[in-house]
Amino acid sequence: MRELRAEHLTKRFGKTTALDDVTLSFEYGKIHALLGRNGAGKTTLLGVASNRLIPTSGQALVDGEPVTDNPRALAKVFCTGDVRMIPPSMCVDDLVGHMGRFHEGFDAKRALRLAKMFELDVKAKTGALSTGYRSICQLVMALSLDVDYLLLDEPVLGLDAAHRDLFYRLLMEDYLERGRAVVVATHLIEEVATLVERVAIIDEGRLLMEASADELRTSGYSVSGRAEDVRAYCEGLEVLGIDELGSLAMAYVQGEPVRERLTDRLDVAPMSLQKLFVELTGKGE
Ligand SMILES: Nc1ncnc2c1ncn2[C@@H]1O[C@H](COP(=O)(O)OP(=O)(O)OP(=O)(O)O)[C@@H](O)[C@H]1O
Repeated sequence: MRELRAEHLTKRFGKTTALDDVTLSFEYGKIHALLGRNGAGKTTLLGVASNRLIPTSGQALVDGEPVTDNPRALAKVFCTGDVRMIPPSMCVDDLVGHMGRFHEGFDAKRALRLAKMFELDVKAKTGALSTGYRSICQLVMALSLDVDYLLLDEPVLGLDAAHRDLFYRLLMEDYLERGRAVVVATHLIEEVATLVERVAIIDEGRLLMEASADELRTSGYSVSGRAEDVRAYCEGLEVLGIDELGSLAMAYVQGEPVRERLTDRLDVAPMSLQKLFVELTGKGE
């Protein structure tokens, strides 16, 4: 199977274990979400997968080949963080030229077209861009590359609602036309929830779960109503968490709703990915 695979990856920075024996695959041809709270290890995982960081142990493989010091495997991968290494005095249009020289198959015309769509000033120095436009600059470059594995680290950091919308639309178009693997590392779960097919959640360097977005959504549900009714309903069930507000409560329960326990005083709804994530990682965003 074509995939970008992390195999027993561990990465330590001094006493900090950023990744702890993570085994995980990003299948070719799918959009993946890599979810995790601040400091969970997302950037580190993408860094090792793109050979920007050397793992303490384990390895990252692209279509079965290790990425470490392997130009052929690495040519198939691009991680947006790589653009951060560009000198700040370089203008956006020089960066377009630079990308063309260093990445085979880079589509400079597309990059300039995307820059225009995002209203990115191509004469601006990359170091002088605002946070949002810095993200846009990275996305413009990434979406103009002809790589099989595109790793987007917090792609919408600082983007306003209209630009986020444009990005998600372009990502979908790219996916439909190109069919590559895209990994979106983010905290904005609900925004990517409808786009992604697979979801991996990491917490404190460990893989908590990996499943299809549909599997995750149907792995639990919420039940709400008067607190005493909700508590009675939940007895003996696998409850991820309960939010109480005054006399009302909403519980997040794993598995299928128990029909016999449901009354017209209780409402059942599908679990949101955001809520599942918050309950699984134990602490709210
Ligand atoms: N170069 C480094 N030196 C020391 N510690 C580091 C380094 N890079 C990452 N870490 C630590 O490794 C852990 C994982 O960091 P990482 O940046 O991978 O998390 P993240 O999930 O991307 O977080 P965020 O969502 O906040 O960007 C954190 O505790 C971080 O402080």
